[in-house]
Amino acid sequence: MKKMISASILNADFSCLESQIQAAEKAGVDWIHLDIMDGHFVPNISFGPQIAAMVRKMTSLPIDTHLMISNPDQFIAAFSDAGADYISVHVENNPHIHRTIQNILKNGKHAGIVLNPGTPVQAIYPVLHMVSYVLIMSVNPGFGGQSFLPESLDKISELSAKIKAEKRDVLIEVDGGINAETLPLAAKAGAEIFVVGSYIFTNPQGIPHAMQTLKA
Ligand SMILES: O=C(CO)[C@H](O)[C@H](O)COP(=O)(O)O
Ligand SMILES: [Co+2]
Repeated sequence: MKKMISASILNADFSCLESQIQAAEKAGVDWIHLDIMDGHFVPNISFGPQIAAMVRKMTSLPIDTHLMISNPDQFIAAFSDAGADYISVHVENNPHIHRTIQNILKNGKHAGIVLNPGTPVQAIYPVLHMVSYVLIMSVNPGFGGQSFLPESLDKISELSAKIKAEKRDVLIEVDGGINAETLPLAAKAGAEIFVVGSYIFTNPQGIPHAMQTLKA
């Protein structure tokens, strides 16, 4: 399948967000990635459904919403109404992850399950049949601009082998520290969707150059 770039706007310039998103779209990104942080599940606060709804008006690309919040069930309907196409939730803080994924599906959205660097890949196997994608964090969540953790590659390979062995229609997304050097490593391990934030939006050579080097 075609490899895809999901552009995380976390480190974009919010004073001109629309032009940043349009530049990313023009440069060929496939999805827009929204990082939702509550200052509780992760040590940072980002933005909520109101901003997500504004982003929806700025682009026709699919919107990939990564919920890093303590009570995802409380907000799934709001982010669905705000125009998310894909909604992913973490496995770590949720004893009712099966129900939460059902909740995403009931809202008519593609569901994803997310793993932190310290979580074994087996933790998501009981819900693998329910999701369209698995998001493997290659940094500890909460901040953009961190360095890629190479130990995530083994997890990607292991999950990729499991998906192939079971002939499942599940994509592997990787998030954190992806740039022109780390993208090929994650691709070789089996990742198909690459969340890229600061490498695109804070690239000193600009967004088109960043996308050219990622595609190369
Ligand atoms: O989920 C995230 C952080 O928790 C972000 O999606 C991720 O960090 C992307 O930013 P960058 O490419 O700068 O690492
Ligand atoms: Co993210």
